[in-house]
Formats: sequence, C-alpha cells, structure tokens
Amino acid sequence: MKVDDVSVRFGGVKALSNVSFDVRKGELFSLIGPNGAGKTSMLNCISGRYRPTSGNIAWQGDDLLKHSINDRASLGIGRTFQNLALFGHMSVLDNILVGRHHRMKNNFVTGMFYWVGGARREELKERRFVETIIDFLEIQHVRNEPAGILSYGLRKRVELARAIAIEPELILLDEPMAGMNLEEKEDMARFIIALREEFDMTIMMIEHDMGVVMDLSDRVAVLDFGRVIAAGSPEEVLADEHVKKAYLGEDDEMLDALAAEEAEAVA
Ligand SMILES: Nc1ncnc2c1ncn2[C@@H]1O[C@H](COP(=O)(O)OP(=O)(O)OP(=O)(O)O)[C@@H](O)[C@H]1O
Repeated sequence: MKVDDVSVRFGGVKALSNVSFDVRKGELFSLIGPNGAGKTSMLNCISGRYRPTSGNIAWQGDDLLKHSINDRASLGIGRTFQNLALFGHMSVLDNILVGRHHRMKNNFVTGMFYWVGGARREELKERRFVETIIDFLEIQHVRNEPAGILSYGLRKRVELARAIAIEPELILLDEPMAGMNLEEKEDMARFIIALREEFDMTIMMIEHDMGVVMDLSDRVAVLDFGRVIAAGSPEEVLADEHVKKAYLGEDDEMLDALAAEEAEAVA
C-alpha cells in the first residue's frame, strides 16, 4: 500500500499534512506518535471512514480512494477499532460470523431453500472457518457467551477474531493493547506475531506501548502534529532526535524505551 501526500483537514484543524509512506507485503508496520498526532485519522483514511482532503492512497496498484468503505473489506483490508465495536448481546460466535458475511454467496432468497440449496452447506463451511479462528485465539471457552459480558481483554480478542474473519490481506490494528494488563498484552503480542505465519497477513498497527511497538515492528513511522517526522527500523526511529523531542514530556514509556536503547548502544 502506498500513501502519497495525504492531508486531512477538519475545518481549521489539520489532522494530517502531506503524509507519505508505504506498507510492504508481509511486514508489520507501526504508526506511532503523541496523542492527537493524526494516527487514527490516517487509519480512517485507509479503511474508508474519512476521505483525505488531498493526496492518494494506492492499494496493490489500484486507487483505493475510489472504493467505498464496504468495498475495502472485499478488497482485502480489515480493521479493529480503538473503542470496541462488538454487538454486546450477540454471542462471540455470531459476532465473528458477522465478519464472514461479505464472503457468503447466499442471500435472503436462496436462504429460503436452506435445506435443499447451498445455503446450509455454505453456513457449515463458514462455521468451520470461524472455529479455526476461535481455536487460534484461544476463546473456545466463551464461544457461546454474549460478547458484552466478557472481560476487556477477551472482547479485544473477539474483535480481532472478527477482523480476521474477513480474511484480509492487510489488517489495521488500532491500539490492540490499550487497556490490557501485562498478561493480556503478552497474549495479544503472540497472536499478532502468529497472524503473519498462520494467516499470511500484512499488519499495520497503531500502538502506544513502545515496548510492544519496538519488539514487534519491522518498520515504524512517527507522526507529530499530522506530519511524518521519522520513519525506518525501530532502532533508527529510537535514535532520531526529532522523535525524542516530540515525545519529551509526553510519554514516559517512550522515554524509557529511548533511554534503554541508548544504554544498550553505550554497552
Ligand atoms: N472527525 C473529526 N472531526 C474533527 N476533528 C477531528 C476528527 N477526527 C480527528 N480530529 C482531530 O484531528 C487531530 C488528530 O486526531 P487523531 O484522532 O487522528 O489523533 P491520534 O494520533 O489518533 O490521537 P490518539 O493517540 O489520542 O488516539 C486531533 O486534533 C483531533 O481532534
């Protein structure tokens, strides 16, 4: 995916200014930056919730911006949300099946011939795939529970499951670790790493936990006030003076990560 000179303006607020970067097939690319830097706005431009004021986004050589938000899932782009967007009264299984719907060929009419037509066969196939995801994310024990009663960490996992269910080639993860305890973060990190191996996905992640970002990412881009101020490997980004300045007085975890990196370099 190639993001080229993208700007987004809300009235007088410039959320993004001339942002360019690319995400390569098979990599884990992270977008980081202080609060309000424009990270979610960027993700929203890719997933189709926002339309850039100017600039282009190309996906596999095609102009992504001409496609509707619904088309983008069919094109192979899935996402999770910073604030969970599950159906609380529906079971975990049904929430994940929602993610499969755009892949199902049967509709209301063919569904009326459920037992003689292909609808039943198709539903069984879909359920089998969903069970694979449930096993992968280790949520078998809650598959029939309403999503709304689960712990926050488990709900985050169900949301990831629903995004996996659309079988995206590129998955956009908006703060997958937010609000999690250490154990939940370790589990989530394990699943994110395995996404590439088990499901062959490219991952673009927004995350505030710098330890996680630096451990998992192949490449990182840093936004500050809507502009890209640095991009490169985790080591290159941690060593960048602009990045240090942007985070000064902003994010203790980032500063800890920077200090640790410097200490390692000295050693
Ligand atoms: N729909 C919107 N309407 C008006 N302003 C918006 C909208 N979405 C984002 N903004 C503004 O754009 C700027 C960037 O916001 P954005 O949410 O993209 O930042 P962020 O880096 O994701 O922040 P955080 O880390 O706090 O989630 C902020 O000033 C925000 O108030």
